[in-house]
Amino acid sequence: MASVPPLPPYRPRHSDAAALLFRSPSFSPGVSPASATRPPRRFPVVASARDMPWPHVLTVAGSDSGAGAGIQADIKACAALGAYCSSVITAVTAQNTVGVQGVHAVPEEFVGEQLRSVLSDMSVDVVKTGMLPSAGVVKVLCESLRKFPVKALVVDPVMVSTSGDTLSGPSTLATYRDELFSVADIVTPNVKEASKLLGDVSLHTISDMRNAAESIYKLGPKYVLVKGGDMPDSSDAIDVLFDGKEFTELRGPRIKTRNTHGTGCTLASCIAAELAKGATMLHAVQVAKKFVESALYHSKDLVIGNGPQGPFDHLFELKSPLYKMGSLQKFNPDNLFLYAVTDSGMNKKWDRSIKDAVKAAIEGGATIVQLREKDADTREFLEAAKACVQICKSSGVPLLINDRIDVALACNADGVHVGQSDMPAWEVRELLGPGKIIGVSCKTLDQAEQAWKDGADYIGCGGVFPTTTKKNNPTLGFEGLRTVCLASKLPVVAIGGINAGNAGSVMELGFPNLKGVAVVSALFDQECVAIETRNLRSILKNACSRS
Ligand SMILES: Cc1ncc(COP(=O)(O)OP(=O)(O)O)c(N)n1
Ligand SMILES: Cc1ncsc1CCOP(=O)(O)O
Ligand SMILES: [Mg+2]
Repeated sequence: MASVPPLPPYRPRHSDAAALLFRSPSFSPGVSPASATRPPRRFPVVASARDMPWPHVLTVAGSDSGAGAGIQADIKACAALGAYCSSVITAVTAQNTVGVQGVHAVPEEFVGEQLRSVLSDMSVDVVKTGMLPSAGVVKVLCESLRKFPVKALVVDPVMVSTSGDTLSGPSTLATYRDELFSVADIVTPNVKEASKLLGDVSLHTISDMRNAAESIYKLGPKYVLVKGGDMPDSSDAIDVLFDGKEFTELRGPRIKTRNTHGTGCTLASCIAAELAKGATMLHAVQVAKKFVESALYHSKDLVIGNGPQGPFDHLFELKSPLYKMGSLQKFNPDNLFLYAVTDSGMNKKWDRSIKDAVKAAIEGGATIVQLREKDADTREFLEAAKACVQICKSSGVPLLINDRIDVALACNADGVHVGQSDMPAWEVRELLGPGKIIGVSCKTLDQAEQAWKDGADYIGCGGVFPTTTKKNNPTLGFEGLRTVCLASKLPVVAIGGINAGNAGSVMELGFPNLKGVAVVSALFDQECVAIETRNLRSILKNACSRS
């Protein structure tokens, strides 16, 4: 028995779906008049994009109106794993979480036409099959594959739906075995399908699964994966992979959930996606299993439909813990008016938690908060950040994280603030997606121009006055601030040494784009944060009414 090292659970990039949207040329973040005229982001130019290995899976399967399985699951699974997925529809099913109410097969010739359209034009790496409703469709597919060979063929022998409904009749079975298996790289039956393929043999144990894998292997595929997810009496979900010589047992925890509809389609599509990306078969199967396991775990409490078999969330975006609710704060430049920036050293000095510091700043009227916790342990920082996200959301005050994109993603903050030595803003945008706020520190007009091109939402400019809070930070004075404000296409917040004594003079400058002041020590290196914040807010308001 080969031993398989475990993979970590699959975790998608937080905003993959949003990032895809952002890449679309027609999409414009449209958060401010400035962003509406922003030029499209320039991605690195690829010498020969046609030669790039854009991984491409073609799924040949049935449509599931409930979108938990079939074509819909295949496309979602491939998208989640970063492979393009085209689709040839073999049948349209009327289906929901209760079962299959109807099947409308697509005429065989038209299946052939769809295959021709895709295979003759697009560089398909891997074909994955799902519901093939008739022997004729299997034959049409085999003919197409002879004409347009692909790198790999993944056959999920869908015959019965999870609800027990028949999706492919007995006559198809023979054609499957005789024509399709011999050209397949892998066949992925569950125990029920394996049993059907082998003439209704009964399969109860791992040893039965191995025997079944061996028998199906003799029908021609290079690999057989017999999936044990349906096997009762085991706390683990065990699958058996056979390559003709060696058996490999893949073991994962059995996730207790009603939302298992589409696991077979998803697993096979994930294998196809990984093969299209160039993985070995063992690695592809491992990733696929881990993906399904993680998606099931993530979606275990999801409630879609009233029937016994629910779908799951392939993109890990639907169901969110409470602290994630109500995200996507639209950026409003007026939020920069009184920008409170926390400091771990000051919180310690005054024996306050980050949470209490943020609560007090909001109570005093801060309009945006940044957690700038340079010395906090990551875990402690994240826990505090999650608590602050809740506090800020309930007050309608955006919460940004300084420097730490990972923490911002994990706590689903409203955005981040980065400086010239931190991650470039365009990379941050790629990771965070279009809905998050990104601020960039800029001291020069070139930096301000770059921040705009990179897709930032605002600029932090300073130090306006000398400060001891940030070491070795050059003082720009009003002149430096003016240069950046005049050049900037983004709203600007002034920072550095600003306090109750000088904040009014900054606001009275009336520079274009200058929307407010960002303050650390004048709020947090004080005995009462709420009182200092309230006082500063009224100073700023008075200054604005004067200018
Ligand atoms: C609003 C605002 N402006 C500027 C800064 C400074 O950011 P950076 O230059 O990255 O320096 P650090 O804060 O990371 O030390 C800021 N934090 N906030
Ligand atoms: C983070 C930062 N960036 C430029 S100056 C500064 C520190 C501002 O702190 P303070 O308000 O205490 O002067
Ligand atoms: Mg920084």
